[in-house]
Amino acid sequence: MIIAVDGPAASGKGTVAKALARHYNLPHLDTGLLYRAVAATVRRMELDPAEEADAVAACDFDELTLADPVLRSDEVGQLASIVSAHPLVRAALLARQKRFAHQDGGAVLDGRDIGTVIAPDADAKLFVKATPQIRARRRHAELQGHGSTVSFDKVLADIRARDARDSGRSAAPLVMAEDAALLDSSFLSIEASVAKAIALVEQQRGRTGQDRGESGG
Ligand SMILES: Nc1ncnc2c1ncn2[C@@H]1O[C@H](COP(=O)(O)OP(=O)(O)OP(=O)(O)O)[C@@H](O)[C@H]1O
Ligand SMILES: Nc1ccn([C@@H]2O[C@H](COP(=O)(O)O)[C@@H](O)[C@H]2O)c(=O)n1
Repeated sequence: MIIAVDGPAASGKGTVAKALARHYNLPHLDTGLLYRAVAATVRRMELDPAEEADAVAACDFDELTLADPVLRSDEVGQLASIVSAHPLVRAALLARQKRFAHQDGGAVLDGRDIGTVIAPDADAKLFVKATPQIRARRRHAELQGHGSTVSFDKVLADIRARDARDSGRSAAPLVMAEDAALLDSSFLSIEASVAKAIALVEQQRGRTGQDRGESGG
């Protein structure tokens, strides 16, 4: 079974995706980490994230980069949303994600374009959202927990900037797939969000291709 989980920054999609992977005993890929690895490599090599050729050169990143805690920083998240807008960067990371999604037994992937581009054929698709203020509150608490002194206002401004870039780009913009189920986590605890996600996956996995709007034949 392939489960696609999409949504904006700090909506809780990673939390939900990890819990679904545990529940269904499936491997999980946080696809944002790939774009963050490109961003961190651009920064380390002192390249220009706005230059497509520079960002493409950083797609050949060292696999060890994926485990670097610096990838989790807000600054790298912002840079990731700049490099991810380049069509050639997305193309360079495409096959790896498709392979992961379509491995034997299936997988859970979370990101921005899983249900629309990476696995349009997913058995279940969720779009996780929450208001910008609530997402900023959660992210701010998370960053404080890691010792950051960044202000709430800065976190909120960064989230809004990232939303605008991710939704406004022409290459694979952040958009809810037509056949995805919406999970608004704004007023749900983590436990309630996960329970709701499992219920939505159970509803969807029984659908036939025809129910999902696939033409068949
Ligand atoms: N329903 C919830 N209630 C309260 N806190 C939550 C909820 N869901 C997630 N969180 C917390 O919010 C923060 C962001 O969650 P998470 O990392 O899952 O978001 P994300 O959408 O994957 O973010 P990103 O796009 O930046 O990778 C984490 O600290 C997480 O523990
Ligand atoms: N499928 C994806 C996943 C991520 N991105 C871009 O990477 C940035 C960081 O992602 P996080 O999930 O770790 O926050 C994000 O803002 C997107 O620009 C993407 O384009 N497609």
